[in-house]
Amino acid sequence: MALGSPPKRAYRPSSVINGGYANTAARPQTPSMRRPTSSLSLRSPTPNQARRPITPNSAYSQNSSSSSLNLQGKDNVYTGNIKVSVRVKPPLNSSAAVSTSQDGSITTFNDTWIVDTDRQSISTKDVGEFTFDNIFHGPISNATIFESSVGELVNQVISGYNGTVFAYGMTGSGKTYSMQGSRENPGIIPLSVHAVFDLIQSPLVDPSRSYTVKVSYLEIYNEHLHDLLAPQTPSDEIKLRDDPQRGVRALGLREVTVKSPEELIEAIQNGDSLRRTEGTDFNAVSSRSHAVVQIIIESSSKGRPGAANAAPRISTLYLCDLAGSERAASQTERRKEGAYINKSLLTLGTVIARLSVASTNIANGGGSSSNGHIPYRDSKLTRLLQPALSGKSLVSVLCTVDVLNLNNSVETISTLRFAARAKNILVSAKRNEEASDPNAKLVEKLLAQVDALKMENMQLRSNGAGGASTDAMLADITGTSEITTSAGNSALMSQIAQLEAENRILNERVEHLARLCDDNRLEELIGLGIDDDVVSSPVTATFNGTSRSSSISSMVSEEEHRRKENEYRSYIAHLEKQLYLQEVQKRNNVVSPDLKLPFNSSPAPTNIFPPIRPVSISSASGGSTPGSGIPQHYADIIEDLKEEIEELKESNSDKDRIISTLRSINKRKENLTALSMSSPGASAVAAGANSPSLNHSSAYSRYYFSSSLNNATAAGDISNSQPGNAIPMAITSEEVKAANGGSTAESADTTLTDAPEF
Ligand SMILES: Nc1ncnc2c1ncn2[C@@H]1O[C@H](COP(=O)(O)OP(=O)(O)OP(=O)(O)O)[C@@H](O)[C@H]1O
Repeated sequence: MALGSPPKRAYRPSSVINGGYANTAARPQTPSMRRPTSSLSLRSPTPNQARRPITPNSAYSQNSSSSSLNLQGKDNVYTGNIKVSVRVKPPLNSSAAVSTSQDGSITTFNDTWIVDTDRQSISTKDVGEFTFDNIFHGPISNATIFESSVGELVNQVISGYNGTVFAYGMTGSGKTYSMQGSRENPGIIPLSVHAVFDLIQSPLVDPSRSYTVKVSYLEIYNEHLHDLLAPQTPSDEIKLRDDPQRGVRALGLREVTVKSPEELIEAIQNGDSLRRTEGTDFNAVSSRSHAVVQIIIESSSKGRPGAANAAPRISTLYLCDLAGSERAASQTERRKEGAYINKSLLTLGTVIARLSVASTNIANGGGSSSNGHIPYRDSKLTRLLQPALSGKSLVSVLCTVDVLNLNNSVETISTLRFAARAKNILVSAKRNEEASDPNAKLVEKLLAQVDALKMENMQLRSNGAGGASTDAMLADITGTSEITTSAGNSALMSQIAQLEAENRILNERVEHLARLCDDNRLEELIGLGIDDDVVSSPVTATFNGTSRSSSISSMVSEEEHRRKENEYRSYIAHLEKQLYLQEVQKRNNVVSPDLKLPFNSSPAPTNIFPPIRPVSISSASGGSTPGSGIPQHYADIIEDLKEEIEELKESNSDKDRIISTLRSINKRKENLTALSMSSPGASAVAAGANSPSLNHSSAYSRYYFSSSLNNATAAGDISNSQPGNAIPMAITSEEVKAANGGSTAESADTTLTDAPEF
């Protein structure tokens, strides 16, 4: 049967439950008797199917009818043996040879197999007696079997242990009947589902914990894993991997979170509808795969959702309905399936046998050796059940036998031997604890801090209403308080946000102004290089072709400066001569009747220098400087002249610098002009001088600034520049300062670099 095909499995009406012992009519088991697909096997227990109440956290061994495990030490480790129960299939027809002793404790089947309920054993003359934790036979309900063999295990799964329940037996012996059950006689799976929810919702369970239940459902068919809750998942995407918390985990398997037993059972029913079942020579509806339901219980401490959920405790209940061992079937496909089933069951048997030997050795005080390795990996089934079989899980095995079918004697003995070996296996199951998440403590700490801040905030708010918290708030905002309250935080944060916004606006304005400055400076610098009577220069022409007026363009030309420099020098010389004469007159105590000096050949430039006061002998006759014999009037003139000389000297040195700058710029201008004229593109550039498309802004966009200074070009040496290369135009800070009238402070020299085509 392909995945997704309609389910063929259905369950029996309750009338068959009492077959054999109640002389119920025999029901022939033939392939033609497939049960209708509408009647699925998993049903919730009805109220009258009351189970014995399960006490949360009770010890596994204390409440079970047949104790196998004991809780050891403070580490919460269960030690003991796997719990093994045997269910004998009741006779389904009245002709079956079943006899019961007077007290009802001993039942004999076909005069061969004897079941002793007092001893919990099954025996035959040929192979002897097998004793187990439980032996069930007759019209006994699945609920009774659940209570005796599985209930406490489910209880312990809720308290953190992993648990595994599986049914093992030959085909047609009653595994599915026991595990899935029917509407009227729910099996171990639905009963476990209800027990899980009963327990986690019970007021007796640890009230400090919250629980999340998830389910996954897979089948192993012909040694391939299939997700029965997500059939679209390719088989090869489901991998069995070691998992530190869950032992072996099927990666890629869908896990569905469920909130109620009904949801969980519905999910399993959906999976059942996909499970492979076929009619065989031995069973009308035979399971052709091993099916494993995993109920995952995650529990967390309720106190702190954030912290506790970081590392929940995870325990898993595995409920397995295995395919049955069978003899070779007549159909090829069934034979092939049977071969896979038998092989995996053989591996399971081998694993159990070796574990049994190892456990017996330990029990006898020997080593833990199992005489070799345990072949868990020889089949998917044993690999999946490895954690359970290796003793890390609580395990309950239900072995089903059909002793009335004389053809099955070999399988019955085989099953009982398997069960007996399983019973030998020692268990040392440790309770899972919350995973030690390294962040969990930190999260806990942070949550505590949040709580403290919340409290403080509330206090501040209540104080704030009375006006008493202002100081505390201020202290927080100004950082003087070590304890930052959330109220203080929010005020501080809003203040910071406001400052940041203001800062952003200011930065934007600064950037904008800087751009404008750069723009202007660029224009000025370009103007410096090419202005004054070079309007037709090709370089200038690339900038909209119009003559620009720069600060420098209004300055006097170099020639004019030279002339003025000479004027200043001669004027200074004149003033110095006057001083000299005054000194002579003072020494001779002679006052010239006319102080019009013979050296006054170059009159002072009236537009630049302060007007010289006319000196006349007559106006200077009023007094003299005390002690010097010089009339006061002359002494004043001398002082004025001295000051004037100092001013002129200073002014002259400034003018020297300006002249030097202008010389340097002129030199570069000449070089640049010469280079432009020799460049192949010069004529084209010159031709585009008046192009309206070459406006200033587009030209500006072709420049970028570099803070590095090319010393060679700073000195005006561009002789190495090649046509087609970028031409650096370096302007020193001194030049910039001079160009700006000596007022601009420039901290770094700036290099302008043009795009390569320039
Ligand atoms: N304890 C029981 N009481 C009444 N009927 C039973 C009991 N056990 C099994 N049967 C019946 O026997 C038949 C086979 O049972 P079931 O399908 O459970 O066998 P199985 O072990 O699951 O077989 P397979 O391995 O082929 O799937 C069913 O019709 C079922 O109703």
